[in-house]
Amino acid sequence: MKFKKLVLTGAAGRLGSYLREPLAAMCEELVSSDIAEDIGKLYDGERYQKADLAEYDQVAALMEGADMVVHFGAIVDEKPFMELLGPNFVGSYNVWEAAYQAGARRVVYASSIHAVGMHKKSDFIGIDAPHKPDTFYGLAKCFTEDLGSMYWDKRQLESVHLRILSAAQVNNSRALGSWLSYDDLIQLVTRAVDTPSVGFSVIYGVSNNDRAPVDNSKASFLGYRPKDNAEQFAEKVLAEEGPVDITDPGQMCHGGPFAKVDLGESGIAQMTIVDDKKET
Ligand SMILES: NC(=O)c1ccc[n+]([C@@H]2O[C@H](COP(=O)([O-])OP(=O)(O)OC[C@H]3O[C@@H](n4cnc5c(N)ncnc54)[C@H](O)[C@@H]3O)[C@@H](O)[C@H]2O)c1
Ligand SMILES: O=C(O)[C@H]1O[C@@H](O)[C@H](O)[C@@H](O)[C@@H]1O
Repeated sequence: MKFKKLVLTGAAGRLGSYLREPLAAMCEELVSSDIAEDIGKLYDGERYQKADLAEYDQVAALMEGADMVVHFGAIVDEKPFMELLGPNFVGSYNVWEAAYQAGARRVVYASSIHAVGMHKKSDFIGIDAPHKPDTFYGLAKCFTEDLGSMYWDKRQLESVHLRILSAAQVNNSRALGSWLSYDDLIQLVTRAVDTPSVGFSVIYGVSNNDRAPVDNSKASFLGYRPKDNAEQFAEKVLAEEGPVDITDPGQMCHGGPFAKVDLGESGIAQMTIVDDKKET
């Protein structure tokens, strides 16, 4: 199935960069967007348009004739609320409202495990677990999921909320459960786009890890069947990490290090992201 036009936000980002080529292949025109000046060489059928998510007019200018929006643009770490307000909260509103006004039928959104990050890992949470954000960053993901739910109920704009766990190199024991490989990310986004009817849906973005701490069984209709398994890294990671403090919220909760961020000091939770394309 070829769509006429898809829009990708966050196209200059780590995950957006992996999505550009497969999305371009699914449509006649891919409009890739980011706040960055440019994104380098374009794929067949791809066009780049700079836009600040916090500015409605700039977001609306992306949408004319769009079938769907794949919304990956955001500030991707914990920050003071006022720094997240424009890109992550208002930005989501702008995407949904502009998509609706343009007659688009679906938004596929990069949500996060941090929308439910304060749940204990010993609770094998499903897609219907109540929101339990661990940070202002996670709160913006909760806000956007609720926004998507409301636009579906009131305006029949579909959305799929991909609660991605960790799309990064497996270098700690949490990631043995939370890893999402880039190939599985591409399959996840492809299924979210090409499944004919999704209404308002939530699914965890996680690979087929032996230690995956979340349950996607109620999202099986989306047809996402991850292939990669972080267990291949277990021996090395466990040997390097040594014993952990089991009373540490960062160990006990789904949100990992974000679960122990003091909101008063938000901005300190910088996670080390290592791009591991060559190794996975
Ligand atoms: N990488 C992960 O493990 C992970 C996990 C859960 C969720 N996510 C979500 O996936 C998405 C992509 O994450 P990533 O890891 O590729 O991060 P990234 O920082 O590499 O990409 C985010 C992109 O958003 C753009 N952006 C930021 N502010 C903007 C603004 N005001 N207007 C327009 N664009 C703006 C940035 O320029 C950047 O290119 C984010 O929404 C993130 O919250 C990522
Ligand atoms: O929890 C995780 O591993 C990841 O969660 C994502 O939402 C964050 O954007 C990223 O910085 C974290 O590394």
